[in-house]
Amino acid sequence: MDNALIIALDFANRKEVEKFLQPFNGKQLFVKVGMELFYQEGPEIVHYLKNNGHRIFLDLKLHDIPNTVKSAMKGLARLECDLVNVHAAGGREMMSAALEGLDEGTAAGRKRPACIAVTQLTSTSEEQMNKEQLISASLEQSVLHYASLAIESGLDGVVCSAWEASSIREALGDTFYTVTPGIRMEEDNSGDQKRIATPEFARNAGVTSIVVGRSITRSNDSVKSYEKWQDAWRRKQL
Ligand SMILES: O=C(O)c1cc(=O)[nH]c(=O)n1[C@@H]1O[C@H](COP(=O)(O)O)[C@@H](O)[C@H]1O
Repeated sequence: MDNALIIALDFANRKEVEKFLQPFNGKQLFVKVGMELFYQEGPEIVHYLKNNGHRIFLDLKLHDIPNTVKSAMKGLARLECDLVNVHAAGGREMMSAALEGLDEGTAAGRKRPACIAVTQLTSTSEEQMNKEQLISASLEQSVLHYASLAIESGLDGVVCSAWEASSIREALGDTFYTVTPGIRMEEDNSGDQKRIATPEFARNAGVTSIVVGRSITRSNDSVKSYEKWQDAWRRKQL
């Protein structure tokens, strides 16, 4: 988990995933399977990626009543992914229920997947949050509040932007994961992301892992691009 560069496999189907992975020649990666891919391919895509030795963040962002989330997590635990997530906005009871489900679904002798909570999406700006969610706190306060709820519920970490990661570490310690999407090189297009940061900024902020999607998956030479990103992210760890 620590210091991983997680590639977001935001593809429409398995064929596109295979095409993307083929030039990596069997290299073992940490990949993220999100809604787009999972809703088309289902659990089979997870089995396929696991059989090829990849570590998996199953990003389905569960957000429902506690009982439903618990039962869903019980089933997801059987897929034996490394990392899963929920929305912190679902509340403390829902987050605890998620963990109960994961514990129940994890086979004896196996480690349960780590579970993290999405705080404020990296596509949300403070202004949007104030106006649309009617949260009058600052964005950083809202993220910190959700992170505190997540740690109190027993979760392993949060999804946040790199901008909030150092305050979270300061308040909640360095063993609590901060997984940060919205990572871009200076020259990259921000697209729909609002709270973006460079890999260097993320590293200096003490982020646990970064999630990178389009900058790698949409590049003409994905392997070269992945290596460039690994260099930028890893160099900062020396
Ligand atoms: O949970 C996530 O992974 C997530 C949370 C968040 O706040 N923002 C966010 O962008 N993500 C995911 O991270 C990936 C970012 O992709 P790119 O913007 O293409 O690098 C996407 O797969 C998003 O679904």
